[in-house]
Amino acid sequence: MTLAIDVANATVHYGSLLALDKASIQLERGSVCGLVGMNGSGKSTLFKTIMGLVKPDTGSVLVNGTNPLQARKSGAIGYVPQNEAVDWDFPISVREVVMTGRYGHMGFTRRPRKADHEAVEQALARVELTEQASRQIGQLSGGQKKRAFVARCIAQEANIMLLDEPFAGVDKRSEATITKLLREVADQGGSVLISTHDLHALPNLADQAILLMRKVLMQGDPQLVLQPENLAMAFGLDPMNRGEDA
Ligand SMILES: Nc1ncnc2c1ncn2[C@@H]1O[C@H](COP(=O)(O)OP(=O)(O)OP(=O)(O)O)[C@@H](O)[C@H]1O
Repeated sequence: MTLAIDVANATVHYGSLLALDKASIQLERGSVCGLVGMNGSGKSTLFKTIMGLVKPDTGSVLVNGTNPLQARKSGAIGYVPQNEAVDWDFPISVREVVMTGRYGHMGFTRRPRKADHEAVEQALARVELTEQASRQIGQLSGGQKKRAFVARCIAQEANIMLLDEPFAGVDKRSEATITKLLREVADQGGSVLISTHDLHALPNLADQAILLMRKVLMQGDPQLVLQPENLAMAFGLDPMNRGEDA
């Protein structure tokens, strides 16, 4: 069966800075994969490469068996950005944010039809944001904001979801709602790649984990990948113990 994501030996430079070094990852359909690495290890660059926003100098990237730009234009890739990448002052409601996920379904007019409105309301309900739907996006809490962007992916009917730090600054309820939804997406055949510093959450959430430090150091079962000696290799310390040591 075609892989959801197949990155082979991708190298990316920003000027003279090496951000990805012959990185290879494979993501199967129906699975959740956690992407773990320290700040600056290339996680966002890997996402951008998969979305076709950054073109690798060498290597190849296939998404649903096709090139990333085509996959993104077809609406197959849903993206939940890092907080820093969003203009929270933009005058747009939560419902309108979720509706942007329907653009690919609307054709040139971008005029929502009944099916689009229904998809948006269903997605809002699944992330428990129906009551917040008319509020300006920036007025939501951190966890609610993340849930709004997850709802956008659901409304989009993306079969690949990329989430950049979805648990950063998020309350427990939002984390649980998002985790449950991602599992459902995978159980229905979707594929989820999620970068996170929340290593404790990963074994319950992910089928696979990837350790990234410009290179892919390891990809495999989260229990195995998150062994202290492997984390020490990626972080230079064991981040599982960071809180206890502090
Ligand atoms: N547009 C850019 N121009 C120049 N350098 C960049 C650019 N984007 C990222 N970098 C650099 O590339 C490296 C990888 O950055 P990237 O954002 O992919 O890391 P990351 O793992 O997502 O980090 P974080 O966890 O802090 O978000 C870093 O050294 C970063 O400074």
